[in-house]
Amino acid sequence: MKNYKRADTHIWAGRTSEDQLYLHEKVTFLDLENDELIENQNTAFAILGYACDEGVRRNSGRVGAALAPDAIRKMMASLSNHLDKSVQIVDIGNIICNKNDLEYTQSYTSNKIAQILKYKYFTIVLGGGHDLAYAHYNGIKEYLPNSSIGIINLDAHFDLRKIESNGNSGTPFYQISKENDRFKYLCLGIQEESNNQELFKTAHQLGVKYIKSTDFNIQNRNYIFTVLDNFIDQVDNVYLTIDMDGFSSAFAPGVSAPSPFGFSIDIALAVIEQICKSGKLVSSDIVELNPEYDLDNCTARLAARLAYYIMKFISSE
Ligand SMILES: N=CN[C@@H](CCC(=O)O)C(=O)O
Ligand SMILES: [Mn+2]
Ligand SMILES: [Mn+2]
Repeated sequence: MKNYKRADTHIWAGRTSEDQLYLHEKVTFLDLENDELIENQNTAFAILGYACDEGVRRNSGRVGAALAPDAIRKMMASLSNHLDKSVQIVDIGNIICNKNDLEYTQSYTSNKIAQILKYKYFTIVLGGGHDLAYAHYNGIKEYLPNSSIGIINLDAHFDLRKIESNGNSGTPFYQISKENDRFKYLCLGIQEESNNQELFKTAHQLGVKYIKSTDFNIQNRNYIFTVLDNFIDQVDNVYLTIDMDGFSSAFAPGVSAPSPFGFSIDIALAVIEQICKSGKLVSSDIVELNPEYDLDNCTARLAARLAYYIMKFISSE
């Protein structure tokens, strides 16, 4: 069975216009296994789905995140398009996890991400569980073997659980730390009550920088930007990963582990803009949306808008 499914063009539907007024009218399609990728001259975004919740299942979470990539695309389709005419958006389809083989799915994902980055696309990967981060980081590393890659994670959780027999959605950054001498990790929105004392100890031992959700708000903008800018200054490139469960469950109920005390959209968007405008961001993802628990698609709508604003901020950098 294949690990790849080309994009479903019918998902990208909505009002039509003569002048690409809506995002779905701007999207083109590429089959990662049959079509040739062409190196881009202008800004181009590749949308890749990671339709996998095996890591969530292994981490005793509520499965359903495998349905998220298409749920996010559906909500992106009807958004108004204010991107420059020269900007391209290519939907590259979904990666699928067969027979619970998370390890193979992750290595396949890393290869595909490296391939996409080599053709100068800015990749936005739609998860899937946060086990995507292990694959995504390795894909960036394959593309940029000699660069120091800083990871910025907007999340309620460190995801630094120690790996026992195999990885899951709670272990990706621990796995990365074990396999890389230079581990640079900034975690924004950490919730004390959702990370046990051992996880805080691991974070300290690994030199992880973090801001707790109680401090991650717009009133603290100056402090947050100082931490963020210092972190970005110390690395060559940035990988941004956004876990939807970091948002307050008032904004993002559709996740495996909801966060009543999560952060708000205003600070998340301000931080995302700052990261995009740093000129160091190479690739990004949005993970852990679970459409099974969503309410009127509000978490999917939020994820879709985050993807839109990443494209907007990067292309107007
Ligand atoms: N992806 C990470 N997940 C969290 C799950 C927390 C929970 O289920 O309450 C973690 O492992 O810490
Ligand atoms: Mn996470
Ligand atoms: Mn999380």
